[in-house]
Amino acid sequence: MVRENTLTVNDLIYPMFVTEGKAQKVEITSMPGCYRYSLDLLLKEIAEVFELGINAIALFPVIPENKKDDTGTQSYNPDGLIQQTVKAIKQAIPEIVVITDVALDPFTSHGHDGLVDENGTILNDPTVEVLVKMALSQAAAGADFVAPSDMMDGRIGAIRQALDAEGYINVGILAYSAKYASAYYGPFRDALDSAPKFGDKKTYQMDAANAKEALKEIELDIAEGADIIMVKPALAYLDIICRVKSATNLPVAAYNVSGEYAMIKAAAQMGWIDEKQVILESLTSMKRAGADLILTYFAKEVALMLM
Ligand SMILES: NCC(=O)CCC(=O)O
Ligand SMILES: [Mg+2]
Repeated sequence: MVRENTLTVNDLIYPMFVTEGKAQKVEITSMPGCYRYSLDLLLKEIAEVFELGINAIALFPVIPENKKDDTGTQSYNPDGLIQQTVKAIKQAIPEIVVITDVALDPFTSHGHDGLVDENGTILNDPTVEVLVKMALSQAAAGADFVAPSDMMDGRIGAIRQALDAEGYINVGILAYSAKYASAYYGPFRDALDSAPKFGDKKTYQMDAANAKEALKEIELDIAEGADIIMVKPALAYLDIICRVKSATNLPVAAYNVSGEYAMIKAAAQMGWIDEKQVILESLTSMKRAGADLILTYFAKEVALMLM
């Protein structure tokens, strides 16, 4: 009766991986229980999770090496993997909210989220131009929300303007506003084979030591037209979620990232923790910190637990 926060299935967004081909369901080694699905099997899985009450999914594409290039041209191919996948999902289950990732790292041969010059410097503004094309192609395919995860400056405003100009006035923007340069993304990069080939992402993602900078980043994204703002990762950044929540009236999302997932799975496999209780405690802590929405690879398991 006096409990202050309750985790429900409505809070959950399920990140899912799509790969080319047919009849593919390949488990990700460092993320046991998560799979790369080909479209046919992905549609079945989505039907199942929708039935369990999960209302939203976030899609990530696994792009074969031979389709990657220096500038990520496949990212805005109108018939690309993500675009085809979104079309098929919206046709099969129009009610499910489809969120697409806007960033170049799955598509670039170097694994960075942006275009890179000969010295290895990330080129912010030319990258934003590509991100705009990518977001428009996803909106054209039927995405409900585009989710720029690249951390380039000015991309939220540029994408909002382009979406409105092309008539996609009802497509929302979930902004990865405070995204830290985190070692907790390791297993995700295994899932997509997208680890950067040189350097790191510290010139565009945030320093783990900074908190005020997160508030500055969300302020900019809100001013540029974000509809939902995100803090990522979640568990090591609960203080940031809390500060961000008190600084805005927009919905706040937290990304319970792959490394957070893998740590719980590994300890549970060793028999060292009570998996179910640790999952529920972790996700509840994110709600307590102020998250309205949680992107989590545990979404399906949690939906089953909460039934
Ligand atoms: N742009 C999406 C991610 O970087 C996900 C990271 C993770 O789950 O580790
Ligand atoms: Mg920013």
